[in-house]
Amino acid sequence: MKVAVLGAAGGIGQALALLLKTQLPAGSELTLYDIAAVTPGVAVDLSHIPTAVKIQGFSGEDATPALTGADVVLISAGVARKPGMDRADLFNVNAGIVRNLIDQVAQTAPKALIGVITNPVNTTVAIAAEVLKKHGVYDKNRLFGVTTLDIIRANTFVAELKGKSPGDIEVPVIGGHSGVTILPLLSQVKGVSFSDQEVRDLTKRIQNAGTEVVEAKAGGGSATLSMGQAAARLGLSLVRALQGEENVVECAYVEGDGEYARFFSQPLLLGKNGVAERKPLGNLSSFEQQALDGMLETLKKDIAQGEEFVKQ
Ligand SMILES: NC(=O)C1=CN([C@@H]2O[C@H](COP(=O)(O)OP(=O)(O)OC[C@H]3O[C@@H](n4cnc5c(N)ncnc54)[C@H](O)[C@@H]3O)[C@@H](O)[C@H]2O)C=CC1
Ligand SMILES: O=C([O-])CC(=O)C(=O)O
Repeated sequence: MKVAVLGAAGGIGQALALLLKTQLPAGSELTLYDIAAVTPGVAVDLSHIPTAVKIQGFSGEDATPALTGADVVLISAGVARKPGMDRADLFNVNAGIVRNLIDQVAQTAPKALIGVITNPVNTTVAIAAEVLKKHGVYDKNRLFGVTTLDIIRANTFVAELKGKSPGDIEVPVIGGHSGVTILPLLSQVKGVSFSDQEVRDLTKRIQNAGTEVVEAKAGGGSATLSMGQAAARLGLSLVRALQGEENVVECAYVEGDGEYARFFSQPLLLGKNGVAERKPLGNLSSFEQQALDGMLETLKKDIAQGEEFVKQ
C-alpha cells in the first residue's frame, strides 16, 4: 500500500505522517509532499523511526513524485482559520490549492482513494469531484471529505459526560463539516441515554469544537493533533478495506444518491474500491430530524459554491 500526504509539512500533515509511519502495515510506502522546502527533511526525520514503512518527502510545485502509484491520497494543504473567521472564509485561498492538487492526482493517481481534509470541506470536496470529472476519472466511491474529527470529538465528549471509556463510545455524525451542518446522532449511541438539555448542549459543543480549538490557540491555527489522529483513523481504515478486511465502517462526506444533498456524510461500508455501501441513517429523533432539515439549505449552498468555482 502506498499512502501520499499532500500538505505534509503543516500542523496536520506532520502529525498525520507520524501516525502513519508508526501504524501503516509493514511493507507500506508513505510519501510526503508540500510546497514547503522542509518536507524532505520531515521525511528524513520520520525515517529514523524503526517501522517497516518506507518514507520519502518531496517539495516544490510538482506533487507527481509523491503521487506516483499512490493507493490513498490524503490532502491537508491549505490555510487554517484564525479567531473570528468561519471555515467558509478559507475558500478564497484553499479552493485554488485543492483544484491544483486534484488536477495532479487526476493525472498521476486517478484510481487512488482521496481524502480531503482542507477546509471548507463542504465545498472543497465538490471542487475535487468537478476537477476529477473534467479529467474523466471521477468515481464517487473514491472521494471522501474527512469528517472523522467530528466523530472522535463526539466520542470524547460523550464518554466524558457519561463516565464511560472513550473507546466504548461510537457516535455517528452526519451532514457536513461546519456549524449547523455537523449533526451527531446521539439518539443512536449504544449504552447511554441523554436528557433533552444534554442533547442540545452536546450537539452545540460538537458543532463548535473546531472554534473551541481556534480560540484556545489564539491566532496559532486550528486543530492539528486531534485532526492528525482523525485523518490517520480514516486513512488506516481505507487501507484495511483496500487490503480486503471486511466490515470496515466509517462516516465520511461523499456523493450519495442526493436524497439530502449531493454530498453528505453518513456511515459507509468500505471495500476494495472505496465505498462499498452507503448505510442508511437509521431512526432519527425529532430533534435530529429537525436539525437535518434545517442544515440542507446551507449544505447545498456550500456545495454549489464549489461546483461553480470549477465551472468558471
Ligand atoms: N477536515 C477537518 O476536520 C479539518 C480540516 N482542517 C483544515 O486543514 C487545513 C490544513 O490545516 P493545518 O495543517 O493546521 O495548516 P498548516 O498551515 O499548518 O499547514 C498547511 C500546509 O499546507 C501547505 N500548502 C499550502 N499550499 C500548498 C500547495 N499548493 N501544495 C502543497 N502544500 C501546500 C503549507 O506549506 C503548509 O505546510 C486547513 O485548511 C484547515 O482548515 C483543520 C482541522 C480539521
Ligand atoms: O475549525 C477549523 O477551522 C478546523 C476544523 O475544521 C476543525 O477543527 O473541525
